[in-house]
Amino acid sequence: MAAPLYLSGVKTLDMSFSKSTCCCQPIPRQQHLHFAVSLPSVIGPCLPLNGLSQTLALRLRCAASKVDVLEMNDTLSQDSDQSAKELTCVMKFGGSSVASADRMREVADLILGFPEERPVIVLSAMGKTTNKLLLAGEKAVSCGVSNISDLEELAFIKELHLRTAEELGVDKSIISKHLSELEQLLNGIAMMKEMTPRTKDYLVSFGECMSTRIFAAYLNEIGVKARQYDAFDIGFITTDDFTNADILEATYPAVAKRLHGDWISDPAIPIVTGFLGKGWRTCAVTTLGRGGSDLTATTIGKALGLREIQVWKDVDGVLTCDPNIYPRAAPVPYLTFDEAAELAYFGAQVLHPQSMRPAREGDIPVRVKNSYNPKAPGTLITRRRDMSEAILTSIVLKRNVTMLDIASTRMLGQFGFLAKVFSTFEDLGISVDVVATSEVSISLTLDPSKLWSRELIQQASELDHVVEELEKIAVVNLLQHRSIISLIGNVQRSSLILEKAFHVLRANGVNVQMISQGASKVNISLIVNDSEAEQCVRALHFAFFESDLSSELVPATTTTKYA
Ligand SMILES: Nc1ncnc2c1ncn2[C@@H]1O[C@H](COP(=O)(O)OP(=O)(O)O)[C@@H](O)[C@H]1O
Ligand SMILES: N[C@@H](CC(=O)OP(=O)(O)O)C(=O)O
Repeated sequence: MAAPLYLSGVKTLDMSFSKSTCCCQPIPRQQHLHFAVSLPSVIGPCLPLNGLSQTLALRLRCAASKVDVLEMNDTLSQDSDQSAKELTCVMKFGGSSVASADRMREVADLILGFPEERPVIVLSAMGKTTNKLLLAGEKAVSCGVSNISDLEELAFIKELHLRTAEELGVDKSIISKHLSELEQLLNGIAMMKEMTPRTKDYLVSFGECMSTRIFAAYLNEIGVKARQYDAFDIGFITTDDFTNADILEATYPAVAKRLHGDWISDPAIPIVTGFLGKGWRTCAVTTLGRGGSDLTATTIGKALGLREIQVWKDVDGVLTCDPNIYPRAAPVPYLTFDEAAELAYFGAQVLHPQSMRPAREGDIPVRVKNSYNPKAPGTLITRRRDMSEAILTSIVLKRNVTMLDIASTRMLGQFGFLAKVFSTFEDLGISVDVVATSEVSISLTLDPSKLWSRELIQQASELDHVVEELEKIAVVNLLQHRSIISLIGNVQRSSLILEKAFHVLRANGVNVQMISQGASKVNISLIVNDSEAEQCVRALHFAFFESDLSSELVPATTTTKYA
């Protein structure tokens, strides 16, 4: 019989069954869930209805379209067994948070400092391991097989992981297989003299595979039961776009089934590799783009319907601008999913560009916290927030952007010009970031992340090709080395924001080459030359966050970081 379910993620539900109505009703404490399921579909033919008392209590595990009976009693004891204690949140720790044995110890203490939580842990590779792996791969392409064992990056990675295991008192053998496979893979790259995007993803996966194994072993060593998972083995199913794969819908039920199933049958803190997936056609290891562990965390949050997603970094939350550009950047206490998504998409390294999507879909709050300073309140990202006082929230910079000015060669009043321009981009598979139009001309910027994922030579010929195609209908001016400055905030106050911004820019002698205020209502984008961009961000930050109204240039300064 059909069992209509209106659930996200996996839930354990207590239900009561009345024999007379033959219909399940949620027990009051679960009433917030809309749940309708016909009894026979739950308990199936295995249980004769006749033998039941008037009111039956069931503890059910409900995931996607599947319902299992976990416990069946006339009266269920509240929270009597471990299965009733759901996983509560996901905690993601980035590379800087788990860069050494000491850091891993601190992260373990931090997790254990929340005894009320039953978290899923997502880890990135230790410190700069991903960069080192990529560098080792690039060197392997040209250094020759006989020189692989001398690669300094390989030596560094081996030493870091073995030392960390030793310092934490865990058996080094948990990573020895990975270390020897890594060396074999580098030998293979040296032999082939090439590193394809597929090989690149397999290569970097060693980072997360090793950090999670060491950390899980350490937790077990100190008596905290933990279980390591490779994301590509537990249902993270992605497109086959190596180095920048997208997560497919099938991931949610698969991941929920595996993590929840294991938790119910044998509770142990899940320690999951961030950043990794499995291509649905190739079945090969894929990665979700740099910084992709944030997306792993929000995907797990949505899959399991968790209460909160925490991403632990080396800064006190999302800041008013990149602290590497301006060290006086301050934490932003509250953001909406829309603001955070826009901020991430337009270049704030602190969050992966796609990571807000699952959180928004599952309506699960995301908290950005500092593992070096856990007492700092961090940033809370939710669907809505009080915008009555909000003007500007954060300033984001995306560098090295390509801009195109395209003017139609036809007369005014010609229709179809914009359609032709955009169909050219569609045909070439290039996405556009920021657009401003008039009837006969259009200015736009190209999404650099899509171009960066291609080789440099390929990028150049692709740009030539774009220009060639567009020149069939327009006069085209290709402008490189531009930056997008995104003003994220309350666009209901756009006149105020623009007045202030242009006052500052004019005082700094900067000419804005394009401006766009999109439908998102949280972002105004300004295009300037790369060479002027950082100075603009500092001046804008000073004007919006540190003074009433100042157009003074602020001096360039260096960065203060916790790591
Ligand atoms: N607006 C911003 N707010 C906070 N951090 C930012 C911002 N823009 C850039 N960053 C940089 O992002 C870094 C944190 O992101 P990331 O390195 O990906 O963290 P992790 O590796 O811990 O997940 C910070 O150290 C900071 O230098
Ligand atoms: N290790 C990967 C994935 C990741 O998310 O890392 P981090 O959380 O340290 O940004 C990277 O460096 O891109």
